[in-house]
Amino acid sequence: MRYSEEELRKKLQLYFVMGSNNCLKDPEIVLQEAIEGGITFFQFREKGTHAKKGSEKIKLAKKLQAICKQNGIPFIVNDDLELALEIDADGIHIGQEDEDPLKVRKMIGDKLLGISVHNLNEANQALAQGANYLGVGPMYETTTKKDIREVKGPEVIVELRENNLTVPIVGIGGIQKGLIKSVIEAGADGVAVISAISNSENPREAVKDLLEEMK
Ligand SMILES: Cc1ncsc1CCOP(=O)(O)O
Ligand SMILES: C=C1C=NC(C)=NC1=N
Ligand SMILES: [Mg+2]
Repeated sequence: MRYSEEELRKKLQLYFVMGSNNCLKDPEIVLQEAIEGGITFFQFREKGTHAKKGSEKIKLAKKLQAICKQNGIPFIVNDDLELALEIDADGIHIGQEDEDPLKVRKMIGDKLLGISVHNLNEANQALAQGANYLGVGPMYETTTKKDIREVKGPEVIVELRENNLTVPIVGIGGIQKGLIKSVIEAGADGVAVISAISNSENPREAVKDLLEEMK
């Protein structure tokens, strides 16, 4: 793996997840400003209404990947295994209904593999399948993802830690200013955020505000 578990745990502190359709303005500008604000990890998640496809999607992925590379920020691709391999991304993030993780692992070698989980059973399964980190959620109500599972809150993370799962974990779903501490205190290593940053008029300030809560 490209990062030790401890390096990965630190890197996952403020995980920006975004696609062009989550942004108020040019996604390259949004990413640049979010990096200036201090995000530590990035996922390209081009999905849902008005998401780019084909060569448009590849072109945007390469531009955002270059910005991450210039700033030493890990670049992860959501779902799209072919894209992740084609542009040599640092890793891939998949959900419960996506490709079989064992098959994905065979294809990606030592790249990072993140898996979305909703409960202890899915978490244990994801670990058995070689996940390097878990995205646990949804933590709170959100409209960013259309097909979210039941909102269970940070208690799920408490349960994973109580069951001695030490794997790096980010909480995701409806995380805004004021909600960060509840996720970190539940035992997450970081938070994954879409709209609180991408929908902001000032992504840099939005990121700084979120980081402020993690001190
Ligand atoms: C991708 C994903 N997975 C669970 S909730 C969610 C959407 C998170 O978006 P936001 O941070 O805007 O609530
Ligand atoms: C659904 C998701 C859960 N967690 C993370 C980190 N990314 C996702 N796309
Ligand atoms: Mg998915």
